[in-house]
Amino acid sequence: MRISNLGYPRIGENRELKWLLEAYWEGKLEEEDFRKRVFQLEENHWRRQLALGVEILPVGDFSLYDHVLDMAFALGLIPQRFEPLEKEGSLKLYFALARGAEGIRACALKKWFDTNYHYLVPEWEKEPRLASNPYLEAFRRAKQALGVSGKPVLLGPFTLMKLSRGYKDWREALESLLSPYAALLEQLVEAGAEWVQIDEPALVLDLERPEIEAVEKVYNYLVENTKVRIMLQTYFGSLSCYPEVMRLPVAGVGLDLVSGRKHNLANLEHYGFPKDKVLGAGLVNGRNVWRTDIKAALELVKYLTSFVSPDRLWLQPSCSLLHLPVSVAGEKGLPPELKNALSFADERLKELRILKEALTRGEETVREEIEEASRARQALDAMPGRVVPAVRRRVSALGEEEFVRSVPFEERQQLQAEKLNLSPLPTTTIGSFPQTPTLRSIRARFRRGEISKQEYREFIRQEIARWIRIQEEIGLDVLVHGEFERSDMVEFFAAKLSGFALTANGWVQSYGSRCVKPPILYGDVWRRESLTVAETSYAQSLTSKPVKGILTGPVTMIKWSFVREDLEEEQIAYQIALALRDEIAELEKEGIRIIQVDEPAFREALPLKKRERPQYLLWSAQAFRLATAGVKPETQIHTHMCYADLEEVLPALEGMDPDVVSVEAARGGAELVEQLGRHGFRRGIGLGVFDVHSPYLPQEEEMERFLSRVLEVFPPDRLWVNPDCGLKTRKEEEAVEALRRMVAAARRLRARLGR
Ligand SMILES: Nc1nc2c(c(=O)[nH]1)N[C@@H](CNc1ccc(C(=O)N[C@@H](CCC(=O)N[C@@H](CCC(=O)N[C@@H](CCC(=O)O)C(=O)O)C(=O)O)C(=O)O)cc1)CN2
Ligand code: MET
Ligand SMILES: [Zn+2]
Repeated sequence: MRISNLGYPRIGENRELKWLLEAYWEGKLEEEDFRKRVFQLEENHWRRQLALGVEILPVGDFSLYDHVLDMAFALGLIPQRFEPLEKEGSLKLYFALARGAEGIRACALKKWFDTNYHYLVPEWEKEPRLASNPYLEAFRRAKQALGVSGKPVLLGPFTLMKLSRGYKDWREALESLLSPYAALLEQLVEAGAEWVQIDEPALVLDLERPEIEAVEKVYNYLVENTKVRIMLQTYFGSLSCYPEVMRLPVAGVGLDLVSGRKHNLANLEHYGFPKDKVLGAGLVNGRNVWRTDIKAALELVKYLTSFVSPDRLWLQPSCSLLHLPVSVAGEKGLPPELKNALSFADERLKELRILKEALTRGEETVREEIEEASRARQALDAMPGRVVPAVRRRVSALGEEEFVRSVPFEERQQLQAEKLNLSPLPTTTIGSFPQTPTLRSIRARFRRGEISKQEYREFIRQEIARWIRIQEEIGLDVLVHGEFERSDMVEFFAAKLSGFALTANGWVQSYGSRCVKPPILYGDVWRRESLTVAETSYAQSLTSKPVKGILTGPVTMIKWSFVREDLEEEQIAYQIALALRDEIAELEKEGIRIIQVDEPAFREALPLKKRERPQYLLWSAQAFRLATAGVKPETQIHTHMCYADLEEVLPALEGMDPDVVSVEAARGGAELVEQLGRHGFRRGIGLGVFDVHSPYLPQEEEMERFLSRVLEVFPPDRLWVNPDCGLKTRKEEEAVEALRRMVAAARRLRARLGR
């Protein structure tokens, strides 16, 4: 029985990788120095894992930006438009794919399965070939620094193909990967790698017969043509082609026994487990933070040993630990019962060690640890705020009428048009404006108690006032207050709502150097004070243009937090929706005429398995309506979702019954426009005309061209003009200039339309 890890958080306990990346991008760190320091970080992570008892050490899971980009880059999948950068060295080229470069659009960012992590979408313009082997380099670094023979971790060909775009025929694409992958693996074997972990999370999706056959072909080929021992690793759900995968000649199969527990175990019982393979048993949760029920996990492992002999069993996390913060140890401000009930990456590895000790040396050797874990879980259940009877009563008393607006969309549209009197192609933004270093440092000083609440508030008010003037001067039609008071759109609301706790340092990588600090939703949620009224109505008092109120929706609050497991998500969503409903009523009373409820996580929260989707789509749309349906017909409800690939959720979007929807379109929106047209989407729509995640400015003409194409599908009175997403990560000059160009593009189009 051995302890194996699938991947470790790369960002660093104190976000060391973030600081190194940003220093390098700003030219404050030379390439050589940068490389030296990031490899030091990687080495620290290895040492930590070994110290925590990891016996099979992942190498090559560390990445300078993204692990999907790493594989695409290794295979030379570099789009033509980056050619001018090829002479600038591989590091510059690598980051250009991720972030764009002067006049060159970056690769698209997309959500990694159903997580809040973004990967870069590989674009197939060239034939894949083995261009470099970062896994080999990592293997050698680990060998040299620690004398350890690590287990290289790489993204599998099937998943890579599924996540890519730009090939004509998926079968041919997959086939073209065979020989470069074999070459890559062969180099690892030659260097002495005993095992290679090949990640194929796409094997938990619903697969078609030809896809399964293609997977069989791939692994038969790779095993026949290399001497490599493959741990075929799946996660994020149950394997959808269990018997076929078990027949593959790979040396091991890794199963997620947390999120895919029920079906994976049913398959195990039905088909058994092959005698010639190692079972990688994903026992501790890599996606959520609640301490493992060690007793239950022990029972599970004992049960597994009736299918697999203990020497063929690896104890593992359910997926890479990338999605967890590094350690609970540094958290000082949490209620003790809560802190004690948590387990981040390091604590997960400790849990695996306890399991192994109990199984190999007898439970008595770790009796105290096992009891401790049970007590902690019980204390959490007894925590104040875990169950709030008034909240439960309000949810169970809900009637149908609370879920429907008083007047249907077509009639509302008329009323709103009269009341708001906006020009065609109205211009607006998604909510946040740049969070300047000054703002961040003032917030940090406020948090440390160095400046008073009043001073902090005063600064926020000045920012709001300054940006109301900027927006008016630019000529935007619907203004926003700018969200300066929010460190993050989820964390901010979590801080004000009962039922959530915040960590001090629980950072998780979102993309590249950008991180989020997911709140912990441990109790019943309710609103004890207004959330956004002060800032929104202050902004409205400064202008005669409508100011749009901005809130975060129930699905997003849930998806971007670490959520309790003792209550159904549907119930949690209704609790949050009721809090928002009260807030929206108050905003309306204060004269706010447009309210946007952001649901950027709506698409990623869609279950990976089709059979689970209808139920999700039903309750999530219902929660949105519960939050928003109480308003007057003339109050306009917007929602925002910033990720393309919305086709699956388009019908549900109608079910949410919003008046206007804004969605991402800038990094590849043509398909979306076509889909929306095909579905006969009839609400107001704002298609993001520029990419807020790239540091490069779009041209006015480009935006205008894009909009004219959209106008072939949508009439001008339903089309809004806005960026892809919030502008908080941009520099102020960039944001202002981009918005000027956007407004100019809208005006030129209006002129062309004669309006
Ligand atoms: N939760 C969530 N998920 C999301 C998104 C989102 O907005 N929120 N958007 C998408 C992803 N996009 C993202 C866009 C930007 C950032 C982002 O900018 N993150 C910031 C952190 C934001 C934050 O909480 N900032 C804190 C400050 C945290 C901090 O580093 N403070 C310094 C001090 C700063 C100083 O003294 O100047 C420190 O403590 O050391 C604040 O504003 O208060 C970062 O990585 O840099 C993250 C995700 C999808 N998922
Ligand atoms: C990730 S969606 C962001 C929406 C939010 N209102 C903002 O503008 O930042
Ligand atoms: Zn967004």
